[in-house]
Amino acid sequence: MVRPQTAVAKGPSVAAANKSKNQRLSSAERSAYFARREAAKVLRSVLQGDTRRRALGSIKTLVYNPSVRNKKATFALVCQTLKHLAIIKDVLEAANILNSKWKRQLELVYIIIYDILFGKEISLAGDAEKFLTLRKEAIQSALARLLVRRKAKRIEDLVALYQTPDVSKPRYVRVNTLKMDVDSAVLELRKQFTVQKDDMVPNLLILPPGCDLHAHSLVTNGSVFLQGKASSMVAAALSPEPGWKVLDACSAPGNKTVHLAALMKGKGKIIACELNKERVKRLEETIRLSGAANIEVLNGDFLKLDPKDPAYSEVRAILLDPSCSGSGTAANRLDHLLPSHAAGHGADFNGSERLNKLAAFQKKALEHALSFPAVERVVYSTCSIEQIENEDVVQSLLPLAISYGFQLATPFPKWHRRGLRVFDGSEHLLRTDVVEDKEGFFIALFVRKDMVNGCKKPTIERHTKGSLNASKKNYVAPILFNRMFTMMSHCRLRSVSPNTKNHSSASDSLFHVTL
Ligand SMILES: C[S@@+](CC[C@H](N)C(=O)[O-])C[C@H]1O[C@@H](n2cnc3c(N)ncnc32)[C@H](O)[C@@H]1O
Repeated sequence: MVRPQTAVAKGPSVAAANKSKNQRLSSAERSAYFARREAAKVLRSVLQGDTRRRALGSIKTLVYNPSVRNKKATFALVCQTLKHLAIIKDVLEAANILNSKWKRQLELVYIIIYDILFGKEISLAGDAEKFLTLRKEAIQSALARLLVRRKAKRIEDLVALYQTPDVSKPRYVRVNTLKMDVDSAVLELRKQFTVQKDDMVPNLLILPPGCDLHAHSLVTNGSVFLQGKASSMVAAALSPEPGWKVLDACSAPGNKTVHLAALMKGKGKIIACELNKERVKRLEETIRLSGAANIEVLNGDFLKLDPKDPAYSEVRAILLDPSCSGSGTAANRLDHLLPSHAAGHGADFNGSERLNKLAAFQKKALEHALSFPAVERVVYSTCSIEQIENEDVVQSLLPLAISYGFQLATPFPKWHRRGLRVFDGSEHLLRTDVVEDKEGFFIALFVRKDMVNGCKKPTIERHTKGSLNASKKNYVAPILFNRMFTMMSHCRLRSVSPNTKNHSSASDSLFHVTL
């Protein structure tokens, strides 16, 4: 514990040294005091979101909010407190020390008790710290009784009873080619880490698990983005060409938006649509950091954009990454630390009512994306492992998509994990596995080409938005159309096959169209 130095007669240099030591210690105390309060605030949001099964943001998102000053200490405190939360709650109950005042500030109490029992010896700075430190004996003896009751010899054994899954996975870094080329990024990062280039996703680097890069200058100046492999596959699967007009339908916090900008080499235009005003701020921050100058932010509802409006009628590619259950990245977001997970209520979070609502929105959004008149490519992605949000959404929209002249293309043909075999064509879909690949993502790519090897495709009547039933009634037309298209496009098919060396553009190597 930090204690003030007793004043004893000393020479001037010793006194000066002590004075500066006291100042250093008090500034460390001050920063610990604030870190505990920042951590308590984050913990409150996390726990409230968990109780309502409606998270405001992941732990990481909340901690990396610009308002949190001491991010590293706050993140560590929140994660460690969550990891020990069940024990802390049992100890608190047994010690029975809280009055109504402190019961209203439970998150701060949890954080301080974590520090008292498992963390650093804390100073008396702060009312809550003072209150709990004075009751330290009661707290420690409650822990001792808990150890006996749970037949645990050591604290670590007790913690092991609340074991958490292994979430170690490589740290992926996407190089922002608007600011830096890949080889320079590799050279720079190799000064500190082992770095490999990913063999499938361009501009993606693999670093060892656990590398903390949040404060690295390449991250803070936007030269690289901390983006997972599956997430980096989405914009790459869409592969918009430089100069195109592209719409990112549900865009915040903007990782995929700025990836699109890099793929388009800053040429053309990206409209980044986002409904949530608060999240628009994060989106704007990501765009600023990326240095992209061709992104227009639109705070609005994607479903309400009129595809015939001249502002959107020339959009050629749409990235649709709508709100989803997030079940594929729960470990990433540290959801396994949350009480609902520990209590085995994880399934509630993705209860059927919530999933049905999400799937209904996802279908509407995909239907809307497919209705833009000039759109040639639509990528649909989720970070969910649920069939209802993935294959089922694609399957239900496939007749309409085909009637508009779209085909399901195969993004990253070399990737081995494809869609669940629930309909013909699901082998074109891409999945990543939550255990094997450490996060569960889903990608579907719809491609429409009006010109195939110089031949104009036969025009078919376009169905108006919302006429899904009509499209099913006229289903014979798309089938006929597809046969004609297949006959005409076999050359194209060969030219974009993954085995062909002679790709017409870099983007072709990332997906091929199968009819
Ligand atoms: C999964 S997140 C997108 C993540 C983003 N693509 C990225 O990679 O950074 C989905 C976003 O869609 C937004 N959203 C939900 N409904 C929307 C709507 N109707 N129109 C526009 N945005 C919407 C949510 O607020 C959320 O920010």
